[in-house]
Amino acid sequence: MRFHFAYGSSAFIARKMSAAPATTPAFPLAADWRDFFALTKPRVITLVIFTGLCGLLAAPGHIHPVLAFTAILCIAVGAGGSAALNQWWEADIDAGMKRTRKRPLPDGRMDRTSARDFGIALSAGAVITMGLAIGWLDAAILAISIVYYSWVYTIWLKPRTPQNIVIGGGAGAFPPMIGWIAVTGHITLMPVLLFLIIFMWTPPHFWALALFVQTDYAKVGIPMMPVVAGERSTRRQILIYAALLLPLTLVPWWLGKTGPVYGLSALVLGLIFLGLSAVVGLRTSLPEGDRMKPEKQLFGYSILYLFILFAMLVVDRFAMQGFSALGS
Ligand code: HEM
Ligand SMILES: CC(C)=CCC/C(C)=C/CC/C(C)=C/COP(=O)(O)OP(=O)(O)O
Repeated sequence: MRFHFAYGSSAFIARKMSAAPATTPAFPLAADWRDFFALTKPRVITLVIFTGLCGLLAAPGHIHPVLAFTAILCIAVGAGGSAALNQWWEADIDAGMKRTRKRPLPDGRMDRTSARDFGIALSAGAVITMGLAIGWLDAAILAISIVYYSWVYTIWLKPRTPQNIVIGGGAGAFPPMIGWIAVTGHITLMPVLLFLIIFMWTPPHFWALALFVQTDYAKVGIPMMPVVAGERSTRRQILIYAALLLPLTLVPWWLGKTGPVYGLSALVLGLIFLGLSAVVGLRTSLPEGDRMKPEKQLFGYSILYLFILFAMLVVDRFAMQGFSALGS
């Protein structure tokens, strides 16, 4: 089903592509390094980088520390570049939302061309360096994730369908796979499972947030799930994805790819995630003046959850190595 929103229209896209976009201020202030840094969405990409690092550290095999550092740097720079391209494209949308209107473009601190060029330079630099230093398979996956976030999600899906973040969630799910392949050189089941875990985690992560900032999305015509399908349906879907996430995170343990340190952590972390999602998912009527506390808690916990889950993957690997060293 296709949703007809102003941002999905060809007129909107044509205006975006024009040389003088509506949001370019007449006399843009000179942007300093802090504005360029802000374009990379540093807070959000911390977790992207961390999951990439954990994928690299949990993979079987050895990688020279300099190459490991290079691979993670490429993930960071590529993610930052794609975030800059996202903001280049969405300057007018960001201008319309309280949460985003102080970003460098909508605030008039930077012109759009600089943001676009910065995004392209970072993205291209990251992919080429990855290819030369680590391998072209990893470079190709990095390029796919950059295009996925800055084009498939931002330009194509986000303005068109409430499934935008379900399908688009793939963009942020690649880094652990990239980290893993930097060590092993090829795709196996485990990096695919890590991809699927983040893929399944994204809807509850984002819809929890969308529930408490949904008025903003409605204002700028972005068809986020609560805006299109309503709160009730969004809440149910959060619960469904959280319920699917729990067994999925246990698959690496069931298959013997990880040990009990990861498995039991995934179980406990997942049960808490499911519990918080159930509170959000089963709420039907909201009391007057409700401040959406459970939704905010779920969003905050979703971030902590992924941090700890991936950290446990690494701890587990070193614990398993320790046990086998003791046994030999
Ligand atoms: C399509 C997928 C995703 C969407 C639409 C989404 C959306 C968002 C939004 C709108 C915020 C609020 C950020 C802000 O106010 O600037 C946020 C926060 C955050 N997201 Fe996501 N996200 C997605 C995927 C991911 C992924 C894959 C990760 C990491 C693996 C991630 C990590 C984070 C973190 C760490 C924050 C908190 C940032 C802070 O502390 O301000 N997100 N996300
Ligand atoms: C390795 C690599 C290239 C990874 C890139 C993927 C990446 C940066 C994923 C994070 C996804 C993200 C920040 C979504 C924000 O949604 P939004 O852009 O809709 O949020 P907004 O409303 O705050 O702009």
